[in-house]
Amino acid sequence: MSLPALRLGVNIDHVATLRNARGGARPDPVRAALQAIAAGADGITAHLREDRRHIRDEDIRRLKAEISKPLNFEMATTDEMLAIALATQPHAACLVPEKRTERTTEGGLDVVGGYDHLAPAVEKLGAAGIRVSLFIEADEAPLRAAAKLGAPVVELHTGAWCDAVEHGDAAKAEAEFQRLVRGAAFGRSLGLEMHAGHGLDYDTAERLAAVPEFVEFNIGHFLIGEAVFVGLDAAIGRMRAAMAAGRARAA
Ligand SMILES: CC(=O)[C@@H](O)[C@H](O)COP(=O)(O)O
Ligand SMILES: NCC(=O)COP(=O)(O)O
Repeated sequence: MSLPALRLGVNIDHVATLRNARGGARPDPVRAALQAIAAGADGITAHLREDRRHIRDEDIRRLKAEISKPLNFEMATTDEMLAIALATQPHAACLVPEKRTERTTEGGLDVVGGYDHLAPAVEKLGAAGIRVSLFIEADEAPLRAAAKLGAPVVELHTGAWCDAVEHGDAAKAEAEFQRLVRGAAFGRSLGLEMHAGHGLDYDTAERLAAVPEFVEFNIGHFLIGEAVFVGLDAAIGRMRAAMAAGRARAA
C-alpha cells in the first residue's frame, strides 16, 4: 500500500523566545525558517500570540516575504489576528486556543462550545483563499464540529500523549495514542485533512508517522532545543528520517 507523503512543518516560535530574552535581533527566526527549509522542512509554522511573547508582527511580515515554502500562521480567533491573517495571506491559518497565563498551548480548541464564534472566522479566511486548520482534540465531537464548520484541515493536539510518554506513564500514553489513532481515522472519514502537532520528538513522531491518515506534522519546541546540541540541519534531518522510518513501517 502506498501512503500519502508526510510533510514536516517546522515551528520557529522558540527561536523568537530566545531572541526576546535579550531584547535584540538575534537569533533571527526568519533566518531559522530559511535554514529549516534548506534542511528539508516542507513549510514553516509561526504562532503570533496575542501577548507577542515570541513571534512578533514584523516576523510574520518577513516570513511571508522571505520564505519559499508555505507559511502556516497559528492564531487565536480574535478580530486583531483575523485582520493580520487577511492582510498577510499565509498559505494556511491554524486557529488555536490561547490562555494568557498558560506556559504553552494546553489543549484543543473548543469547537463545539465556540462554534458560533469560529464560524465567521473560518468563513472569512476560507473566502480569502487561506487554508483553514483547527487545532483540536482527537475526539468525535470536535471532529464533527470541525467538518460542519467547513474547515478543510484539522491538527490533532498531541500534547497529552507526548507528556505521558515523557513522564513514563505507559498506560496513559497508550490510551492517548489510541485516541489519536481513532481520531485520525474518524476525521479522515469525515473528509478532513489530518495534521498533528505539539510536543512531538523523534520517537513520538516516528510512532505517529505509522498512522496512515496523517499527512503533516508541525514540530517546533523539540527541534529548536535539539538544534542547540546538534544544529538545526541535523535535527531536521534526523526528524525526517524518523518520520520516514515510521511511515515505512505502515506501508
Ligand atoms: C498551538 C501550538 O501548539 C503551537 O503554537 C506551539 O506550541 C507554540 O509554542 P507555545 O505554545 O509555547 O506558544
Ligand atoms: N501546532 C503545534 C506546533 O506548531 C509545534 O508545537 P511544539 O512542537 O513547539 O510543541
